[in-house]
Amino acid sequence: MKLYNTLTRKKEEFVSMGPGEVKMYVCGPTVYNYFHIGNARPFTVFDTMRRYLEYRGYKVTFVQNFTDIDDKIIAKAIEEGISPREVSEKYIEEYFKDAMALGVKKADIHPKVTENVPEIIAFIQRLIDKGFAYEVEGDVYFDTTRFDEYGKLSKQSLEDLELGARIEVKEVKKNPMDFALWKAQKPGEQSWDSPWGKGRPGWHIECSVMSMKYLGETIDIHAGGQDLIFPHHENEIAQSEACTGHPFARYWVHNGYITINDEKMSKSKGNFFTVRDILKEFDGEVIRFFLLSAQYRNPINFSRELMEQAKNSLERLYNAKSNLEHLLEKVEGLDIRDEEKEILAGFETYKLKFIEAMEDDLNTADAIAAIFELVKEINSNVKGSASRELIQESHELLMELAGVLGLLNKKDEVGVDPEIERLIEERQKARKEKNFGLADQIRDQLKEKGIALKDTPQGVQIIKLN
Ligand SMILES: Nc1ncnc2c1ncn2[C@@H]1O[C@H](COP(=O)(O)OP(=O)(O)OP(=O)(O)O)[C@@H](O)[C@H]1O
Ligand SMILES: [Zn+2]
Repeated sequence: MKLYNTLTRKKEEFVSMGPGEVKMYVCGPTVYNYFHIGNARPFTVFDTMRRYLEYRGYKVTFVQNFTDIDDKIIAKAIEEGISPREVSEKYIEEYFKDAMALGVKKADIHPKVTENVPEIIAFIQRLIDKGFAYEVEGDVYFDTTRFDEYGKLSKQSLEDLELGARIEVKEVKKNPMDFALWKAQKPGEQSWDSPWGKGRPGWHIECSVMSMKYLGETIDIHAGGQDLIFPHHENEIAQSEACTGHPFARYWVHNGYITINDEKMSKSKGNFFTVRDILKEFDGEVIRFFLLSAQYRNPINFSRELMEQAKNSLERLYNAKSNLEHLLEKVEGLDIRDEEKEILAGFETYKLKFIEAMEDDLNTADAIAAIFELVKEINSNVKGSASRELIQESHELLMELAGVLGLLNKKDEVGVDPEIERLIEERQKARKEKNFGLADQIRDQLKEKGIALKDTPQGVQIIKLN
């Protein structure tokens, strides 16, 4: 696969360090709020990258942290009169609810900063011992002038960066770009004991420590949103490579922004929509489809219109799936015919197209287009007269490709209209009351509306007929 590496500013052939295995770290959320659809983009696209690598046969070890020590968490705790721990625990739980709705798989490990403070302290001590960090009044700073390659990820020189920065009067650090590894406790703040007195870790150090602890000194892929390139990832590289003398990550990948009126969606600007709120109106898979409808580095302007489009497109895929499942129920034991073998071979070309798109820096937009071409062919070639094998194979292919993108996971249709839902409920009620006459009558009524029902042990399955 080709991946655009921010470190080299080039699309490079991805070669994993260990044969057949990938070690991947994604910077996770700061847990003090519900996440917005901008934050949902890295979670979703890197989940898709993981799924695709797994599809290609790699064993992926996937780590995504929770930042559960942060000024914003502390502020929220004070605001709500609860402890920072209560704030972070709550929003970690809420993260999992929304992530599940989006079809984002759990990471192999979701480490928390609060569970890694001793490791962080040991790491900072190593940096001090090696002369890359210094302590002032209970704070510890990384000395950027000691790391020659500072700026290599964001392609800025330390001199230029320093020109643009100033040391505020009350600051105690030696150089303008030096950043905090450890912050002395301020009155009333949560704190941990350390060799430099009571305090807490700075932000950047957590990812270096947790990535190394769970994945080793050098990993394959380190990912996050493009706003993390500087300073977060630049600083992660400086402190990690200063400490070990080895490259920290081989491929640095960054997603583009979800924007509102061409401005980055962000909590601080207030121009955001939480996934929780969008879920009141759209299914999680529709949100996922929307997020994957562009290649991950391109910006996407969030709008209701695009969400509606995503909903309609996804519905077309679900229709194709239901049609095939409906056919499978009707058609019995016909062997595949020669002319059908050709049709099937034709379908395989769309699988190749799909893979080619995903190989090209995870171009999910083109991959989705390939699925639609496949669906078009399936719709015009797989009918009631088809053999069971052709129907089966078509269904499997559609599910295989959609599955790589984390789509078509639901048993039922997305977005069934309320009138139909009401009829289905009425029919259920009639069946419960053993009023089978009425139940059948409603079934016929639904059929007229293009809906077939299938009673399965898991409940009623809704199938849209064409
Ligand atoms: N508008 C956006 N589009 C795409 N990715 C984003 C956007 N905003 C934040 N991200 C990414 O979301 C992930 C989660 O980050 P985090 O929870 O720290 O949010 P954040 O950066 O504080 O959000 P905000 O910028 O809204 O304050 C990071 O990888 C970040 O780069
Ligand atoms: Zn990070």
